[in-house]
Amino acid sequence: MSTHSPTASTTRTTTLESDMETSIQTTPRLEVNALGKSYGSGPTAARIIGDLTFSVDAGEVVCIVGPSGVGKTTLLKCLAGLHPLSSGSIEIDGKEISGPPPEMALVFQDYSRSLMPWLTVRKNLLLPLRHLRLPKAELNRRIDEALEAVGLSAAVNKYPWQLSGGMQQRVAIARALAYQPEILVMDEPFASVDAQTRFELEDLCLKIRDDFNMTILLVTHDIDEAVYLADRVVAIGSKPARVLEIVDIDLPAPRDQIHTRALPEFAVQRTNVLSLIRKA
Ligand SMILES: Nc1ncnc2c1ncn2[C@@H]1O[C@H](COP(=O)(O)OP(=O)(O)OP(=O)(O)O)[C@@H](O)[C@H]1O
Repeated sequence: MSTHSPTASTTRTTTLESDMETSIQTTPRLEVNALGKSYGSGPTAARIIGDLTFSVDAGEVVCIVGPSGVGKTTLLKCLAGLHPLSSGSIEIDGKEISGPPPEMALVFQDYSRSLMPWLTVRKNLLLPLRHLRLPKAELNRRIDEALEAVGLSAAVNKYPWQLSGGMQQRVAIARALAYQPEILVMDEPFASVDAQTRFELEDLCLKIRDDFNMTILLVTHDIDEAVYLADRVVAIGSKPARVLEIVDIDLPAPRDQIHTRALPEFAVQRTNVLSLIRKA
């Protein structure tokens, strides 16, 4: 048995460490608390989201998976402050949001509708930055840096229609990055591109997380994509939407399209998430 009695200073250190651990554990970057959402009101109201509770820690990638029509896009619109909640709350760093959070940027699936075809890539990136009223040099620096991060510096003066689908989705991602968000929310961002481009964009997503310590919440239909990208997968069931299970994905980093997907643990996690969704 140890005869060591802790001194005041070691006790304080222990207390501080435990305070820090508690604070790390209790203050997620993004927190969804008992969120409920109905469309319409009165007897004809449709309850889409019943009760969703989950959180995303700083620098984490969390993927939301669930059957078609379960309410994933509705959830993201609530997160983006575009829809009022019917019940519950959304917090960023412990503070409840009441409108579009300035720390957040969104990337949607359909790049062809989100990019302006009559504007060059530079002007597409400039558009959402205008209201920030930054000096021109700072705007240009942000745009150049964002395009470099997605490997599209050479396309700065091209129009979206001169680029492939994958390149256009990179522009949409660069536009979000130029805004310098702390939280990136993506709604099936890679659903409209071919398989090879999809792998490249998935790896770009992980690179962005690592390079910018970004917190990422991503909705996908693709269970393999969710398991490949995520630190945690939130599986959602329907009518109304509820969390079925939050699955920790303990696959080794860095992830790699060939080796990670060949790991036996990958297959186990994939089967686990798939069976949750199939039962929903
Ligand atoms: N503005 C709206 N008014 C009324 N009902 C809506 C509205 N937006 C969505 N819905 C309904 O809410 C339900 C969930 O839609 P939502 O788009 O959120 O699902 P989803 O999980 O993103 O679907 P998918 O995976 O097919 O994209 C659907 O039944 C849809 O018809």
